[in-house]
Amino acid sequence: MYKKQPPELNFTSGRRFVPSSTSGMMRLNSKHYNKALAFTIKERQLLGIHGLLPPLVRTVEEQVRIYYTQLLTLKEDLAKYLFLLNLSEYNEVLFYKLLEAYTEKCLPYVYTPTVGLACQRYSYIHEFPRGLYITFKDKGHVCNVLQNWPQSDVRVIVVTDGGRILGLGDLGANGMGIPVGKITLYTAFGKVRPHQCLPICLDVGCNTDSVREEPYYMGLKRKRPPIDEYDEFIDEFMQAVVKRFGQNCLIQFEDFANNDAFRFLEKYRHQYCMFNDDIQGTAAVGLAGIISALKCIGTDLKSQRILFQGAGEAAIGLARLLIIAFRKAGVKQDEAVKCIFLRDSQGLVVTERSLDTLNGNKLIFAKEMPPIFKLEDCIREIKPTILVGASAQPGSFTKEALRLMTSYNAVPIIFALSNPTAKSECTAFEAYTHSKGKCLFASGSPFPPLEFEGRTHYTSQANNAYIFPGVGLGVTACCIRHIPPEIFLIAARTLADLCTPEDLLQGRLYPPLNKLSCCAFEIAISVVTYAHIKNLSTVLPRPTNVRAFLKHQIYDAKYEPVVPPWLNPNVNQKEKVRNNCIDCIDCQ
Ligand SMILES: NC(=O)c1ccc[n+]([C@@H]2O[C@H](COP(=O)([O-])OP(=O)(O)OC[C@H]3O[C@@H](n4cnc5c(N)ncnc54)[C@H](O)[C@@H]3O)[C@@H](O)[C@H]2O)c1
Ligand SMILES: O=C(O)C[C@H](O)C(=O)O
Ligand SMILES: [Mg+2]
Repeated sequence: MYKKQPPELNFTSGRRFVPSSTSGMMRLNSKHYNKALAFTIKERQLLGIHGLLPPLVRTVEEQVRIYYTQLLTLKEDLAKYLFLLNLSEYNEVLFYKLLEAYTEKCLPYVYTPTVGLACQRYSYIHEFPRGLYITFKDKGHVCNVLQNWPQSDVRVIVVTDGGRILGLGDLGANGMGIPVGKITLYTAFGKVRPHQCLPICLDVGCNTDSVREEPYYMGLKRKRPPIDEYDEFIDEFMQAVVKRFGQNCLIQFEDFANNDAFRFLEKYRHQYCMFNDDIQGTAAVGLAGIISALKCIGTDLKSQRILFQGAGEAAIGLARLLIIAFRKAGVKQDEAVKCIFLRDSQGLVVTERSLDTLNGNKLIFAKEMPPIFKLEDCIREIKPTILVGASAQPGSFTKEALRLMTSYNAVPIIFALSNPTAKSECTAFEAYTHSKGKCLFASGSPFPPLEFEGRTHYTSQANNAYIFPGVGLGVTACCIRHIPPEIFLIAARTLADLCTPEDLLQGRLYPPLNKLSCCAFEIAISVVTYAHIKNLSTVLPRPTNVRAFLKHQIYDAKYEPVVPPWLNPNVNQKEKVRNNCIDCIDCQ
């Protein structure tokens, strides 16, 4: 309850305070400061916005429930995406609170799979400056464009060139939806502060004619440049990031096309603080799922044969990390390689194939076997214990393929990693039906739990969202300059350890999605601890309590009370006098 608005408010200091509706309006219009109906009456009076809001004061919890109820009334996925995007632009704290409270329900709309649909329509939905577009035309001036970003303390960049957006191909500048989505997760779960995160789209053109020629396409209407010119541009970008944000700024490469992704990872991983999420983040989430699945079955990695459908970024990334995991389990590299089979669009990766279909990444996994084309024939020949799909070929885990996996294994392990849902190698329904409910199944995009023969199956979402927020938090917290591959092994093990016996009993290979923040935090702790042991951390002195050290750094989405400047200990006395105590945001 409140009293009549006084003409002026007197505080204990006795200083006369003139409410300023300008700064109050600034707060109402600023996503960083807006509390909407959660401004108390006193705050509204202080800010000169009393009367601009209905008289009711709501708690943030009430606001969250109301927004969630509104979200549920929307029918279309894209409408839900836009609703949440608008909320994030209107009231940042409320947006992150909503994600925290209803993670499992909201995640599919701010991230995969809806983000794929959003990218396909991005020309129609782009409204706010959510990140930076740096185009090929900016070559020679990339640093100037970075200067235009209003925040200087950027610690995490997610960058794409739109070359391979999920399994949807080259979407050019429309790919911006992906770094925007990933950055949302960085703050929501990695708890990296919003102003320290920056999504970037490098628009160098688009080779998909239908996208480029679409009348409303917002990107450069040109094809991608030749590789040498392109590489010069990326070199300039990397240098400009360091110049603008320092060498501790983490650069996450996301959804680049295959060759570019591998080339840049090789080129920059020893030079910059960077990683490739599709290769390395996916590897970690894949390995964590495999570790959990083997725990469920009560067996170990040494006795596994893994067949990949797809031999690209995700598959090669996981295959390489598996080799490290095999080595740690005491299996020599050449023995480990024998347990890993790749099948790409040309069939099984075998030495007999012509060299131009086998690049260096695939070559080490090439088997001395006669060529086999069909996936089902590969399964018959290899009798894999684990089948991993990362090919963006929907339906490629056929009834026959799943039936064969079940005939060779009491509990087949089936991962359909491809995104979005429509690109999944099989659906959860197909996996459980064709394996007679026996398989352990995980998929890149979410599938709702389903009943099969009286049992509820919870599909685990094998998505790198479980990995990158924690790796990023850990890396940036202790300022690791170069990220060694072992970091992803550690992230995988930490994630697998977070899967409780109850999760495993339910067939979940990862903790439930509402534990994403906890997963990120524990992964970050492991990363920082590893960095200290290996002398990778450049933060000195080393904190004795890593948990407390990280807790201190993370973002806590909560409304700050509006404090009159003269009561705010953070505002320097002279400043207050100079500003005549006007309640400007800068003063507070
Ligand atoms: N779940 C996750 O966290 C995650 C992470 C990264 C990528 N992905 C998904 O995995 C998929 C692949 O991504 P990528 O980065 O590896 O792409 P990529 O382009 O690097 O690799 C695709 C691979 O699929 C192969 N392929 C194409 N047609 C095939 C066919 N008919 N049979 C067998 N193989 C075939 C290609 O030869 C290539 O090796 C995408 O849908 C992507 O969204 C998921
Ligand atoms: O974006 C995702 O959902 C996961 C992954 O990075 C992908 O490219 O599919
Ligand atoms: Mg990706």
